[in-house]
Amino acid sequence: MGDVNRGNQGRTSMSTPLVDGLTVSEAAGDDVKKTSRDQREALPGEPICVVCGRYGEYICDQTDSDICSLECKQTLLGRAADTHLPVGHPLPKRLAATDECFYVRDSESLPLTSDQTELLRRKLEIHVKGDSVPDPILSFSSCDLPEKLQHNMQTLGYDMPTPIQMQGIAAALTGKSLLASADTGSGKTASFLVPVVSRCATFRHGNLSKSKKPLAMVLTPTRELCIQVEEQAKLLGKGLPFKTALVIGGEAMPRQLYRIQQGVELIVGTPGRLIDLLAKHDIELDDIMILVLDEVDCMLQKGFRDQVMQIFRALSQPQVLMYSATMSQEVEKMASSMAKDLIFVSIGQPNRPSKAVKQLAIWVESKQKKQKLFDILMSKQHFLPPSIVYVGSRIGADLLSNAITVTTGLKALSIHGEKSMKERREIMKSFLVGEVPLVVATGVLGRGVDLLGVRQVIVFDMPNSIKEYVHQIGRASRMGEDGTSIVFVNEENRNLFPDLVEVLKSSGAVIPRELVNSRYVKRSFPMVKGQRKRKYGS
Ligand SMILES: Nc1ncnc2c1ncn2[C@@H]1O[C@H](COP(=O)(O)OP(=O)(O)OP(=O)(O)O)[C@@H](O)[C@H]1O
Repeated sequence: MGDVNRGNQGRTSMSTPLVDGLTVSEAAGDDVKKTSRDQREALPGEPICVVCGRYGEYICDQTDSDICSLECKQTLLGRAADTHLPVGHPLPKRLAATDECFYVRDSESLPLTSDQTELLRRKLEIHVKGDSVPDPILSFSSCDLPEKLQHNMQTLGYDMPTPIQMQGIAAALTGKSLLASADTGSGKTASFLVPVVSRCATFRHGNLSKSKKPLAMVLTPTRELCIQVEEQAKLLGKGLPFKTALVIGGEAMPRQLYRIQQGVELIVGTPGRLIDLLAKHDIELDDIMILVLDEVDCMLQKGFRDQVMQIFRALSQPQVLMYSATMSQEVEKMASSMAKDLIFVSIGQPNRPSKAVKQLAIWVESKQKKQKLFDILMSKQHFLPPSIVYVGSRIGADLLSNAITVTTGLKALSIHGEKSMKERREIMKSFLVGEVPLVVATGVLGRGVDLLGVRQVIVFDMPNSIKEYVHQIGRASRMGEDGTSIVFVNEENRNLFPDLVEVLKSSGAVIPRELVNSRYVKRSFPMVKGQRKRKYGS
């Protein structure tokens, strides 16, 4: 079955080599559950079979997933073979052809002259700051990555690096710390995971010590994002000495601890649960050489900052890789205090929404918002499923999803932090496989989550900051594919008017008349000759 069998009375490690794909104990029929029906239900806190949900007594060594029986292992491997990808993973995508002129295959690649580097950076809007910033890489094969990692990237359809990967991977592989910003959906995750997998696998290969203490840690603000990052890390690290542990709330801690104790290279987690785990159990972090803060502006904000700093202080001066689509001067300052000799990378203009998302802002009074939403959802022309509707509260998400189903007949589900992790996973699954065309979500799905296939975002309740808005509408486009967003605005959002107008203007979107005329928006329209200056606010 796999390397590890979890007996009822403690766990036994089975390191016996595989015989025709089965371990020796399996081949001997040694008590291994044959079908899902032979397996019992999982007790609270126990691992769950990824195929049928029963007790996940075994770990499948090919996919590193929990499974209950031989039958489910076959199902799991069958699914993976169909797509050459693990279950549930979306099919690989290719870069838009227009980007290709910037990339060269390895055989053609020669070191760039400084003029060429400058030209390339200018064309791709790669901005860098810092000492000895390396040149961007032009292909994944040019930077000495382990062969298996390169193969895994190819399987995922990563033929060529995106601009953030070109510069981010080159910088991270030098071992220096990095603060990087790039559009939503532009490949930031692989930009930090590729160096993480590469450095960890290389370290394990070259290090004969038996110690299997974690080598890298990725912190993100939400459970959904952690799940996704861990999944991607597994795909990139397949076949390499690279195991992962997911440390998030809402899932049993013993299982998370067990994985770490078995020996992992990477821990992916939310700060709260990680601190909880570290406080209760003796986990040695002295080998951690890379700390990643994904969505760094959120991670260094009040609320997360203290927890993140507590974890950071427990580590021994790791390389710190910090990424987000949005930045602020305060974040830059804090990041500089965490790491010496920091490299700054930004692609395009920071804090701007992805150009691939066509924005529409509609002025709607609060009382009319529901009706307006129903009108959109019932219009073939305007409703472009699968869609996400963002609201400001958990209760709002529940009420609105029910109201949508009752009024429009569309199947809509809500997703928010009060739902159990199991429910959240199931809802995400039915959304991603197309069973549910619409999800009403709070901020838990606002940042980082790669919702492939989603082409429409409706911001029903404007979030508290323009940055969150940029992240939310970013779910409508991945890797530059076209998407649309609709935002409802009214006087209640007046504190965001100036920023919203800026963002809409910079994207060439139409600004609603009410917003243009609002006294909360500073006018910067040129005065017509002879026109008297209006008093600001009148
Ligand atoms: N080089 C590449 N070639 C093709 N596809 C890629 C490449 N790099 C990443 N992708 C795919 O692009 C999609 C978006 O990437 P990712 O989720 O990393 O974006 P992001 O920049 O982190 O976005 P966000 O700011 O929303 O978190 C993913 O589906 C990912 O698998």
